Amino acid sequence: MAEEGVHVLADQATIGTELGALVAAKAKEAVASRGVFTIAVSGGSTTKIFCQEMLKHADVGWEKWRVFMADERLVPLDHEDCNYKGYKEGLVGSVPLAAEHIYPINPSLSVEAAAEDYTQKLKQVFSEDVPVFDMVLLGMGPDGHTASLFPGHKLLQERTLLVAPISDSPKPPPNRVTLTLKVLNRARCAVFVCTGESKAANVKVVLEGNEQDNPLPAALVQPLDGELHWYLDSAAASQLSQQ
Ligand SMILES: O=C1O[C@H](COP(=O)(O)O)[C@@H](O)[C@H](O)[C@H]1O
Repeated sequence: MAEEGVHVLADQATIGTELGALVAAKAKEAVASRGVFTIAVSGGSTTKIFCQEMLKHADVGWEKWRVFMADERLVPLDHEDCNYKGYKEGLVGSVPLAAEHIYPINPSLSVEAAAEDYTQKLKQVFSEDVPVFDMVLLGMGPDGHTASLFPGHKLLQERTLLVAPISDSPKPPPNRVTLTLKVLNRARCAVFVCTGESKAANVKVVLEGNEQDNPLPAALVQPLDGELHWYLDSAAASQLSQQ
């Protein structure tokens, strides 16, 4: 299994292979020691890389997986922008992961009520006051956002909520729910997957900027007692001083 840190790989296919090996190892370890593997997953480019790769892994205890969305857009569950849809269609029926073990938000609620409802869904699965995910799988937008935590947004200061509503997302759609940093930073393992030249400038800011003053949401994901991995392709890593 890869040591924590920054992994610069040639391309998306190689990232898929390495990511799949890490996820498989963490899932087997979690199922063996705690009987369940809990993962929060992201939308955007991460979905396809993850789903395509995980189809190759049969023996990862799929029946014991519990899959939550790290963030979700408040759109119908069959909408192209729905993160849940990507995982349901990408995995269910192809691996032995039950549809009811992927947890969608309820898009028929207001964004505030959907966040509260999703908090209750977390509480049905986790016994801790603050859920400890075995893994949070994250992407980073070109602006440095991760999940639905955006640069300069007040949610970066949220200290109480586990799941927060956002109704002014600068990236459409505006209404979303997101796990907060309080949850992301309790994970046993946080994994970023970042590809493409458009991310290169902020990859450098996050990974080589001043830790104390770093304003970007992705830089604020620093698990208190867990591993942090960054998987980058050569384009996303192209502005790093050391590759
Ligand atoms: O809006 C979102 O964007 C981020 C980054 O997406 P990417 O396509 O640039 O990888 C994603 O991680 C997040 O889950 C999603 O809701």
